[in-house]
Amino acid sequence: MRYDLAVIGSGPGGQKAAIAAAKLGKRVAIVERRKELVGGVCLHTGTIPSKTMREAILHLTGFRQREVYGDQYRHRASITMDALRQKLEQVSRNEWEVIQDQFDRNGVDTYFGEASFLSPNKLELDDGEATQVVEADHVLIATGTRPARPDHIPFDGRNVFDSDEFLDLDRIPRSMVVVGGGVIGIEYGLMFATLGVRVTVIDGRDRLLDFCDREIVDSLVYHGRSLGVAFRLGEAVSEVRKVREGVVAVELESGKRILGETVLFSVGRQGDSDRLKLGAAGLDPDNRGRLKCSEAFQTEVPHIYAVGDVVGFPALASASMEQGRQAVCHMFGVPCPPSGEIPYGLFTVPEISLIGKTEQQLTADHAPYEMGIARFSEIARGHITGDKTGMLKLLFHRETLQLLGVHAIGEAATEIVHIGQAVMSFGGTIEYFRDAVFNYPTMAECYKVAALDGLNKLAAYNCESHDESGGETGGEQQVCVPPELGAVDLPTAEPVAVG
Ligand SMILES: Cc1cc2nc3c(=O)[nH]c(=O)nc-3n(C[C@H](O)[C@H](O)[C@H](O)COP(=O)(O)OP(=O)(O)OC[C@H]3O[C@@H](n4cnc5c(N)ncnc54)[C@H](O)[C@@H]3O)c2cc1C
Ligand SMILES: NC(=O)c1ccc[n+]([C@@H]2O[C@H](COP(=O)([O-])OP(=O)(O)OC[C@H]3O[C@@H](n4cnc5c(N)ncnc54)[C@H](O)[C@@H]3O)[C@@H](O)[C@H]2O)c1
Repeated sequence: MRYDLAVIGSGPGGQKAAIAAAKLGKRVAIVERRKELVGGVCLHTGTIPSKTMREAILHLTGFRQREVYGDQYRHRASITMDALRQKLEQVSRNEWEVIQDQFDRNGVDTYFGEASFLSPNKLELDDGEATQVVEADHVLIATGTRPARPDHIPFDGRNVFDSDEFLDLDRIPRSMVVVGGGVIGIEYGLMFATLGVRVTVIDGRDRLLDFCDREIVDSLVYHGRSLGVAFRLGEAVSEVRKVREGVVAVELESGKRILGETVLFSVGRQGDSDRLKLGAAGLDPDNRGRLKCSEAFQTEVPHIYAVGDVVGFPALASASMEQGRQAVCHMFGVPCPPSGEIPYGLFTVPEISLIGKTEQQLTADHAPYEMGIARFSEIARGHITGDKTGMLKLLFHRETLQLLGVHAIGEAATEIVHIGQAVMSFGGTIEYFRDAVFNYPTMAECYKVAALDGLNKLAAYNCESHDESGGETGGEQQVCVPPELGAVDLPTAEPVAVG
């Protein structure tokens, strides 16, 4: 029962940490509350079920091909929660088996029970019937979060739900009020609007998703409205109460009352750390249950590390996995370079994704930037997949042409962002996209179209600047080329392609 590393929590952060340590030849134990919870919030109530449900909704409603095939898809009224959950159970079961198998193959010992600290190196595991003690030289806390549930909200799992309970809805409601327009609220709100549910989103802030590019969020809100979603922003909720069976009233401080059959209350999450008896380990979480740690995920107690949602931002499954691996490298003295910029993928309808700077940030920094845009309406693959409204926007430095930000909305946005991520992480410029040949017809073509658009804007800008500074240009056929691009033959027809 003595290990090199004991991991608490089997979500993405804990899993990857345990496997990484086992690969280094360490003796590793991982603790989860109950066997069926292996995989964590990510597998049972968070990422995987919500994304599987989204896929089921898009498939059953024919959302992607709605303009081409119209009513050939199932009428929305005939779709049931059971139909949506069918795939979810298959996917969860499969993932659960894969994780279990990985632990077994790598010799990671799994324990079940509630873990708490007896001392900085000693954990007590309580499965409700018996307790046992595990000792370890290093401990990694990856206990994640649970939904914030204010006392005055009458959660009942029938009409008023937190985001963990929401998947257990017994039927698709006719109307739904989402309190909290963060990532969870917007993802579920738009999913259910796609099913024809009348959705109202309430948020205390004036703008939604303020870490995203404003133009992309505006476009998302436009899509939401076209699905019938009402947005009530800058509104504080004073009370949520059941009027009668199947009708809930959300009272706003402004005096408005919004009625719905179902309320999803998703105003953030708090660290799942209160049962760990952290005091016995010499640790003290903040008032939202989160642990402070260094860039290497080391807490104030050097042999105890913390990763994943319990350390707060960015609270993503993707980042949690990498944090787990990085923590283990640091713990056992293995060099590990930092992972660089993190992409965000929001599985809204339509999906959005981003990496790097937004226009707002670049403007605040007074950075000289230009943008190039590709609209899916001009991309063959967009028409084939049925998305003519999405777009990809590239932000780049005016002088160095270095790629600074990638923002996408629409089909495959969460996939294509990684092309930009690779170029950005190698310090590349948008000339790469101008010169590269991509498979055709694919969404990757957006990069080339956006890069050419951006470079053309730059050429036009430089032209006008030359004009202002003494009329160096002027003939009808004259085309300005930024010096970085060198001399190239340009077609005279629009759009002007550079290179
Ligand atoms: C609805 C929803 C959708 C999401 N969608 C996405 C997405 O699309 N993409 C994305 O990247 N992220 C998404 N996330 C976030 C993602 O799920 C989390 O970032 C991720 O699960 C965090 O992983 P973790 O390692 O911190 O552990 P978690 O997945 O939070 O798991 C922690 C585990 O620790 C266990 N545990 C806690 N305390 C103890 C204890 N004392 N003893 C034993 N075990 C304990 C818990 O039972 C749990 O199983 C979503 C989250 C939610 C809620
Ligand atoms: N695709 C993804 O990557 C994905 C998907 C879902 C969740 N997640 C993760 O889960 C985390 C939690 O998501 P979340 O949506 O619960 O939290 P959040 O912190 O992202 O959003 C909470 C929202 O609720 C609003 N709010 C807070 N109190 C309010 C009140 N009383 N009335 C009205 N509005 C109020 C806030 O202004 C905020 O917009 C996210 O930070 C994210 O990292 C990621």
